[in-house]
Amino acid sequence: MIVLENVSKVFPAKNNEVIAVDKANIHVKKGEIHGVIGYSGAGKSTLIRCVNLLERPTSGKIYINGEEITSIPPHKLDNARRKIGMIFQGFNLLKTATVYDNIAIPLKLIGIDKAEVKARTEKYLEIVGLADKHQSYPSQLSGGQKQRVAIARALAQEPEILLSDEATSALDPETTESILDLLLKINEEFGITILLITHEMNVIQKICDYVYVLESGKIVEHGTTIDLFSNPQKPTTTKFLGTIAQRNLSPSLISQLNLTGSVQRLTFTGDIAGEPLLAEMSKRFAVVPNILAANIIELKNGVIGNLVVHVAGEKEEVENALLFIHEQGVGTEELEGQN
Ligand SMILES: Nc1ncnc2c1ncn2[C@@H]1O[C@H](COP(=O)(O)OP(=O)(O)OP(=O)(O)O)[C@@H](O)[C@H]1O
Repeated sequence: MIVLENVSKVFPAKNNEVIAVDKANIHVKKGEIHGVIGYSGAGKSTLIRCVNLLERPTSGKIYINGEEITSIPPHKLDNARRKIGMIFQGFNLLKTATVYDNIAIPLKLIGIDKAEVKARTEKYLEIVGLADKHQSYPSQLSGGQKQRVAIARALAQEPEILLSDEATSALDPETTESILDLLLKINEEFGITILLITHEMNVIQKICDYVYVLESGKIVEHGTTIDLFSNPQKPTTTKFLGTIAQRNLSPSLISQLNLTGSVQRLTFTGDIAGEPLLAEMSKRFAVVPNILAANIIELKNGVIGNLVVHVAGEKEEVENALLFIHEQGVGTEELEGQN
């Protein structure tokens, strides 16, 4: 549905060129929601702007519904672009136009007849919950309401794909939740495929099926949201995970505890329950597990439980106990203390 094949974008600069996106590969199936997460300057905006060719990639190919749009000449792009809606962090509304006109004007500009413009504008304002705001101006709306207008404007073009460029970054946590709920609703009701960029792990957690971690223009890790949350491979991913759940004990405490065993983060997915397994482990092996921290992370497609456990005992017993628990489908990760 959305396919990026080895997409790179290089900006010329005075001394050195800037490789903003470096051979990115992305594949979003119809109806899925994928998210790209990265720190400031990682290349997220450039990447998403490449998808609808607001930025022309320097190399690589982009396919939308099987059509390679990177080979379409600029003057013939309008049709392809109409399949792709976009929402932005700054909403990009016309300040001097009413809410109604913000949605109606772009429709008129692409030649949609008057009756259809009215029908669509009313329909999508209703869907985003702003049926009573037709005659308001953007300055009279809250940030969340402005983003709802922007979403209605994008939907009114009846796109198959929605691109979201940090759509919730300017919003408070509660409003963010409500906008994410709205994106989930339109994804489910209209089957719209969504690709979003964000620097907020809670956005990924709540609505994404699949996630890409972007660092210095490169996708350094990608996977289903459950896989990435339960078994992160790269330090950047772990750091982002740290923003939603307290994952870190102090290195000095870990070093101290490691003298008498091992400090482990155990990750439980699906139906595996923590405590009975720990009890079983201590029955089978000469170890004493002690829970230091615990949390539950709810994802769009499942729940993950994390336990930070000190497994006290002789080295060999601890190793066998961890092997046993790993064989039961529990993720194990040794926490590092001070060197
Ligand atoms: N038009 C441009 N000309 C030159 N360099 C650019 C241009 N646009 C972006 N860059 C550079 O490309 C790199 C990636 O920028 P980009 O804005 O895509 O990152 P980002 O992850 O979206 O960051 P932020 O979250 O801060 O917006 C940065 O080094 C930036 O300076």
